[in-house]
Amino acid sequence: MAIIATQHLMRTYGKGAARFTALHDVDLQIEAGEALAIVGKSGSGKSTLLHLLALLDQPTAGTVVLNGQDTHQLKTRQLNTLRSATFGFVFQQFFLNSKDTVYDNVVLPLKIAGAVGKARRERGLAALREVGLLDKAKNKATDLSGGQKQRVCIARALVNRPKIIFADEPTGNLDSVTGQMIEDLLFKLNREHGITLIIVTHDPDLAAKCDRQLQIRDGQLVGGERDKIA
Ligand SMILES: Nc1ncnc2c1ncn2[C@@H]1O[C@H](COP(=O)(O)OP(=O)(O)OP(=O)(O)O)[C@@H](O)[C@H]1O
Repeated sequence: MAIIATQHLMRTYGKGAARFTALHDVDLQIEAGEALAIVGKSGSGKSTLLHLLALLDQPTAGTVVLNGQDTHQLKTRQLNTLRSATFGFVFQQFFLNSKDTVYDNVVLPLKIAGAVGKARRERGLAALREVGLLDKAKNKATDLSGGQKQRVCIARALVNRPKIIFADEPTGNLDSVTGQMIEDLLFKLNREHGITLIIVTHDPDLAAKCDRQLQIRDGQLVGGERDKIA
């Protein structure tokens, strides 16, 4: 069974004459454990699709089915719970609280989910160990290199043991060597923990490393889906 499927997914922005359809009637299926790249030109609808798949935004029409559950009917609070239990997020802009320590940034999703005490501490430290940053736990998040900041974001994405990591241009702010490290880390999590990766990227090399590429043009999927080994 697909971990995510969409049915007739559509998103418009604006009203009246300014109404613009950013995504038309998208049907897709993503298998558990897949590494999927979403590619396409600027403005083609990649981020719109990612936000809908990640339940961060509501479609104008159509639905996202997550693990067989139609999310269309869910209330905001149910969506929030489902999102925090199932997804991790890694964005180009990091979104770290610069005044807080690395550790506090990483355990934030656990605090929100209500985990306390020893469980929170153990999982936070395990996530930091996974990304090789245990020794930076007490540093301020601002006192890190770009690659280290992105590793903190990956640790924060991991801390709730997600089934899916959504990554929006995860290497966009990094030099190529550092970007490579971040890619390796994401693919390691995919391989070793079976975490499904859904990555929006402009980088053809990163896209080619995924199992599959979904190409979007003007809000529509192009030519179905290209397999890596075709
Ligand atoms: N909040 C919004 N209001 C109006 N139009 C929007 C809004 N968000 C996105 N759009 C439009 O929808 C289209 C798709 O935008 P989207 O951000 O999904 O593209 P993208 O492929 O992710 O682009 P990029 O690669 O530049 O990030 C664009 O034409 C954009 O201008």
